[in-house]
Amino acid sequence: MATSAVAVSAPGKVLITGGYLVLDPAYRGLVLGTDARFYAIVRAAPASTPTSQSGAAITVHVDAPQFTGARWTYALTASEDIPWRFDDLTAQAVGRNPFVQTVLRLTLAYAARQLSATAWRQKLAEYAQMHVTILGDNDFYSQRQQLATRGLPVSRDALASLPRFCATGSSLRDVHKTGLGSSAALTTALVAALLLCFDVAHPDNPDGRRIAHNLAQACHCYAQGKVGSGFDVSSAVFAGHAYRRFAPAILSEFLAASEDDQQTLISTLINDQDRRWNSVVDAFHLPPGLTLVMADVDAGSHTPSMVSKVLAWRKAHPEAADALWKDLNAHNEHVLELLRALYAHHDADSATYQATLDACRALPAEEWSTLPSSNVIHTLSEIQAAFQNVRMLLRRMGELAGVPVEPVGQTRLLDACQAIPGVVMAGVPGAGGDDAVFCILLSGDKVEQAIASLWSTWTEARVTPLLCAEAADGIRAEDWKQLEPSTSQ
Ligand SMILES: Nc1ncnc2c1ncn2[C@@H]1O[C@H](COP(=O)(O)OP(=O)(O)OP(=O)(O)O)[C@@H](O)[C@H]1O
Ligand SMILES: C[C@@](O)(CCOP(=O)(O)O)CC(=O)O
Repeated sequence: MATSAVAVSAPGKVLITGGYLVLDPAYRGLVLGTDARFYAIVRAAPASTPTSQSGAAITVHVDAPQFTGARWTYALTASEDIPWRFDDLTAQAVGRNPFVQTVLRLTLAYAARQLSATAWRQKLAEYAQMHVTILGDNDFYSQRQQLATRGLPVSRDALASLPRFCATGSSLRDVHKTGLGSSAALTTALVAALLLCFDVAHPDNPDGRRIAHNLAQACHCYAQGKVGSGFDVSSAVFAGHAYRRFAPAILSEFLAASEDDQQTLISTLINDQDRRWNSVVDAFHLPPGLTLVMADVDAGSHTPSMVSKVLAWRKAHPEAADALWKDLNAHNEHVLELLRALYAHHDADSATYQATLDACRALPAEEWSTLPSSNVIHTLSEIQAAFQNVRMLLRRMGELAGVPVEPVGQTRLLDACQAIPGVVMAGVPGAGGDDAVFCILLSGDKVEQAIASLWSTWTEARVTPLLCAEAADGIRAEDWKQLEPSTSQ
């Protein structure tokens, strides 16, 4: 029986501007956090329980109950000396989960280094048997099959009727993901939950978040075998922000080291005092009266190959790419600046602000400039124009690099969304392709219904709405008892 438990959750992400550019520290990406979250629950039991595995200082049982064949067992065999043995006892039977395994191996090594020998021995006794449960909100995975199995239509109401943490009926390998960043949210939630149960860092304070961020970035990069921009892990920690990446050099030595040596290097890397973790996080969430809606487009693109093609083109055509990157960045930054200006208009006179949004809600964005002129109208019109330029330049990037960043089918869908009264902008998130679309609209049932109706009648592709909204909460401790009924299956 478990003697204690903790739970930590982390949000999903939507990259609104800065796809590809954010890989370069010269440019920023604008990412929003979602209220779709990943939860990691860690329960502990002392070694004297009957299930204790002989010879192991800590045995960790991990369960992802939404999937078939998603149970892994790990054993840490030497308790105090570094390097330890850390074995995946289920690698043969069920296959590896590189993200979960890396997080356990590195977070335990980090915790051991941070605690005194006595405190670590106490924790080892307390946590000799660890039971980890990983849960992702339904939006992280396509629920199309679940709706079909239950004879339900593809609609928000039907999606909302599904049980929380709905079983996917699939293995993790075969599941259709929606692009909200499952691996980053899972990695971050699990890192933070382990740090919390070992009393090394708390997710609700700034220092705890900094440590969780650094460790989750290191784990995520190692598990995925490459250093991406890191915006997905950063938003799993901090939710929405304008993100400038860290210099990848900080991870070079660590990623090239053997797993044994990584256990020795981990503390210095995570606690780095030289400010080599130099990513910049400038908090952002949508201004009052604006709402994010998203849909999964059931065609699917392979992001890593799109990224490598775009980067290869950039390398082969440095001058043209540089000009395009600079131009696109100027429009990306303009979108951010204008969104921030809406806050200022709201703060200056919230009644006029709301009244203007009400007027705009009745017209397509292209016609807003026909309304009596005001600061708010001007800013809203400029946002839609700046974002049209972002889309145009992303399409150009795609044409030049031979990559469908905004494929023609998506262009038709986005143009149809943009033509709906009250829609401020409509685009492809992140790397683009055929995976998903997002819209930012003037909040209101009528606008949301018009979008839902367009998506449900779109015949060129299967467009499935997601239920998630934008949310400002990054990692946070949860009451594990609230999650308990979902985990007892
Ligand atoms: N519920 C879960 N439990 C355990 N591991 C999970 C879970 N969800 C995802 N993972 C891990 O994350 C991996 C998927 O990571 P990958 O980098 O391929 O996708 P992603 O880019 O995060 O996808 P998306 O952004 O579409 O969510 C899975 O193979 C698995 O190792
Ligand atoms: C293309 C890129 O800039 C964004 C990929 O974003 P997404 O995973 O498609 O949301 C890659 C990255 O930043 O790691």
